[in-house]
Amino acid sequence: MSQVLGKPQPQGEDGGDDEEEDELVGLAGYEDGPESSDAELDSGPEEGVLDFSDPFSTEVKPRILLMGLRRSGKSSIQKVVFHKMSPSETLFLESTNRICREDVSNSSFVNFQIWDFPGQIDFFDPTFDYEMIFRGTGALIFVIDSQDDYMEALARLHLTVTRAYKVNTDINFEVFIHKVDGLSDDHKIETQRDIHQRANDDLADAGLEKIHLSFYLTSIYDHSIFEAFSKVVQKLIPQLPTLENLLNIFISNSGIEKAFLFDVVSKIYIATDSTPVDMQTYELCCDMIDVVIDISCIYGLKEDGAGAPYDKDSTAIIKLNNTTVLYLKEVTKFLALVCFVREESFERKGLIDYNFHCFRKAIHEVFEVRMKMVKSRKAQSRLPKKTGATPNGTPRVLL
Ligand SMILES: Nc1nc2c(ncn2[C@@H]2O[C@H](COP(=O)(O)OP(=O)(O)OP(=O)(O)O)[C@@H](O)[C@H]2O)c(=O)[nH]1
Repeated sequence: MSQVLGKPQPQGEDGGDDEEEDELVGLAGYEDGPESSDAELDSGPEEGVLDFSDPFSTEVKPRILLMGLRRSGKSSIQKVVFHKMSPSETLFLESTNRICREDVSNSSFVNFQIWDFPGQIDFFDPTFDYEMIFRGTGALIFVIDSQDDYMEALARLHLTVTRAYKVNTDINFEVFIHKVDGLSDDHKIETQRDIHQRANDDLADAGLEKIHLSFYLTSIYDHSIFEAFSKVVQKLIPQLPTLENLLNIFISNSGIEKAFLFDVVSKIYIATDSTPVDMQTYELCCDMIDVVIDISCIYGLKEDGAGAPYDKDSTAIIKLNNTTVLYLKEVTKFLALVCFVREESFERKGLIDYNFHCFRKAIHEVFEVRMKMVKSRKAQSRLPKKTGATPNGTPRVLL
């Protein structure tokens, strides 16, 4: 195994993205969670800052809501996926008693908010403006504890989904059948079938069969939670077809078996080529990222601790004993490409590197287009509204 590790840039959980300071959402009456990265929720929209009433704000940062009954595992999911908390530490998590909002701005693509709702909150309380929340939501993740009696959770899911759909028909409804580590394989399938059937029957009875629910079997004790989150996030990335296309072109011209574009911090894969994803392959890629970052943190930083574990020189090659090579390369500040290559194809490393160079350039162009779009829309939203009279006194409606 050989590792060539790069130098680092400071990279907090919130990514420290430039865009970060421009994103702010106002929600009166609820406090930010302790780990939340930006301004107080109850501060109103500031000048030049995007807010709920700006339709573009959700495009810049699609909102993901994490909902479910008490103790279903919502906070644990958030901590494990975005804060590198080890699953066993979640046993000591205290119950959430207020809405925690977190901005995840690891990359320009994985750029969204997560709202963790305390289990006991009655969000249909008249003082709770759920319409405002659902209006700007991209995905609603409803977590069901599969080790518990799930009848109450199903009733709550139905209520939540129907209310949310009334406000916003574009929300993706994602159901995490969670804590499946405690179930046998047969029991897992049976539970999924039962929950799927009951949830869809409830919707059909209400005449809402057009609402689509996606189901995932998840656990924080394996990679299933990362895989499920990857799929949820991918649905919110408008550039996904472009990224997939670029990956397909890259692997077919380089003799690569499989390639993933990873968000390094969360280990969410934001795109992959069109060949099927095999869980073991995905797990190996996640492990490779951990190894690279951990070794780089231990041995790659300067003596005074300066630098960061991941930068433009970050690259790693791991040769497995089954004639497969894992190849990791930096694509952007926050994204890495991890490829599975056969040993014989890896002999043409020069070709792979050249194609990678072109691929990387294309990804940067995709970013640039997006950034330009974001900037010009922000600039437009800052222009004073053209109402009232023109300088010569003619009402604008007459022009
Ligand atoms: N076995 C198992 N336990 C889990 C899993 N995810 C979370 N838990 C446990 O479930 C318990 C509740 O987790 P929390 O994350 O606090 O649940 P919550 O939904 O945020 O709860 P509230 O804050 O009360 O709404 C903790 O003891 C976790 O360790 C999982 O995938 N498998």
